[in-house]
Amino acid sequence: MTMAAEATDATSVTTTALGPRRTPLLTLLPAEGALAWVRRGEGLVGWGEADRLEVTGPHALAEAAAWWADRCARTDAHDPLGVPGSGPVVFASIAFDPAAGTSVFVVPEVVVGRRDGQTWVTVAGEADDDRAVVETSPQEAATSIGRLAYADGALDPVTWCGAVGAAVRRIDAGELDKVVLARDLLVTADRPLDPRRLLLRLAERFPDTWTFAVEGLLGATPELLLRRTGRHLDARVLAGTAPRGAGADDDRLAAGLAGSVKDHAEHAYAVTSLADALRPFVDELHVPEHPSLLTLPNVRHLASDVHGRQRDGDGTGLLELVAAVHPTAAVCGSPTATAARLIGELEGMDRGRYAGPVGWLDARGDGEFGLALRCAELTGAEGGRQARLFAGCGIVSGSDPIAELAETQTKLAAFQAALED
Ligand SMILES: C=C(O[C@H]1C=CC=C(C(=O)O)[C@@H]1O)C(=O)O
Repeated sequence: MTMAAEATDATSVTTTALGPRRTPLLTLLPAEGALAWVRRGEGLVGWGEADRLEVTGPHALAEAAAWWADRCARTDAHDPLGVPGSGPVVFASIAFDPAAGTSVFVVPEVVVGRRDGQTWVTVAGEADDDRAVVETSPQEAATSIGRLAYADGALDPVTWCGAVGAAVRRIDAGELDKVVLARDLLVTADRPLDPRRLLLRLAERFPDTWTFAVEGLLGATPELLLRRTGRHLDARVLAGTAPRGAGADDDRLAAGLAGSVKDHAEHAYAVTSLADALRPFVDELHVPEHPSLLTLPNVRHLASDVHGRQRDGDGTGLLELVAAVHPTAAVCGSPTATAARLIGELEGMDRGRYAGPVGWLDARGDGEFGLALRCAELTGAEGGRQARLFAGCGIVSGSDPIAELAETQTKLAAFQAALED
């Protein structure tokens, strides 16, 4: 099923170089309709809506790819920069299960991009781009949201631990090797949640992650599902987690993760699922022999940076590549279909766009998609005061439900800190 805004005739899109600028991209965003993909001060922010597509069904991503190709063909683009992210751009937040959930694609009226220190603005049609150079006043974005009230999401912690225990038994019975189980947490504030305040705090605290916002789903993900730059493909696969500690305890936890057979097994399923899915499209694929440690303020992960080169003559676009690799065993499990069924049986919630691909795509086919993790959906309920937070964990043989619950709490704390500060 597809719901697109009414098709418009040829539209013009103009990119203008702004040169070196220092204004943090996230401070340019308006309160409504914030779109963002920013890491270490570079990336894209956007606002306004020149076009949108909501799509669901077994061919959702192929339909979205055709829609974007058609829109680009009808666009009269002036793009003297010609770098990834300049010219026409669409932001996307794809459902965890695109066949059943709704994926959203938004073409902003204004995009401000920054790459290698150079800033540009891209404007659709006659849209007003004044905002592109006027940063949000700190007071405007920093308004206190008052007290926060938390409530269980679909499952309370005890029931969720029961689900993890059931998953371990199914794994030990030989039904599958790994499943990722997630939980949600509801939070209601005294005053409406301002996405800019949350994004600025996430970006400040987690500079090594990709801070994103699309259609009310905001977060700071450390996991890059797929980036396409010309024929180069990059991914950062994460699976296997340990909390941070203080002083010597932190070193002990890091050494524990580096030496954990369970976490390495959990990681290997995720890397294999991505590599196997990419292989038909590439003539080179570099997968590190051993994962490294990615250290974030709240957790450490086992991480593998995978690099590939798309085969010459292979015309598969980024959205189709995303459809081919998603869901990896970092968010679903192994084997994929069995794990997806078990998630449906045990998790008791609709993931929506949590753990789905999120990012952007340009008219050349370059783009970046992360996995929507360490995130929350601003539900719009309670007059914009409510958010639904998500966190999940890979479950393999030997996983301990209490330790997994603690891991979700540590992961949830990333967004909670941004809310509470
Ligand atoms: C599913 C999540 O994390 C995944 C990514 C990194 C590490 C993970 C883990 O160790 O379980 C998960 O596979 C989440 O943060 O909600």
